[in-house]
Amino acid sequence: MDTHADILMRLEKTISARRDASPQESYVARLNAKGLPKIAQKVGEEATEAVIAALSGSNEELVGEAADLLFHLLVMLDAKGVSLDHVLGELSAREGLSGLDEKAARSK
Ligand SMILES: N=c1c2ncn([C@@H]3O[C@H](COP(=O)(O)OP(=O)(O)OP(=O)(O)O)[C@@H](O)[C@H]3O)c2ncn1[C@@H]1O[C@H](COP(=O)(O)O)[C@@H](O)[C@H]1O
Repeated sequence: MDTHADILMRLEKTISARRDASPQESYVARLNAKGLPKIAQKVGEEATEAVIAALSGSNEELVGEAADLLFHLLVMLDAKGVSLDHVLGELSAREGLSGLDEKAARSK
């Protein structure tokens, strides 16, 4: 059965399929046409808006901003050729590591 978690994988496929669509018809294509710096800028803006919502907005606003952030993050990963599976694999590899272990692993 489809769960909400599956939407990220589906959205990744949609974003990849829309990358080279007509910029008139597709927001994903329009962002890609503007280039990686614009995509990265949008991720930064959406992250800031999510932080502002967390600190001074309602949880409903935070949900909207978090969705914008995840969507734009997926557009940036796609533009760099990094798969969501690769990122999820990194998170999976960290399972069971405590924060302290993670810090020690990174300083090696
Ligand atoms: N999830 C989203 C999604 N979330 C947000 N947005 C768009 O992101 C934009 C963000 O709005 P902003 O005001 O921040 O940005 P803007 O003013 O349009 O752009 P700038 O002036 O900042 O350049 C809006 O145009 C939203 O419509 C999205 N656009 C598309 N998707 C998904 O991507 C799929 C493909 O979309 P298209 O590429 O448009 O076909 C869709 O079916 C959706 O599933």
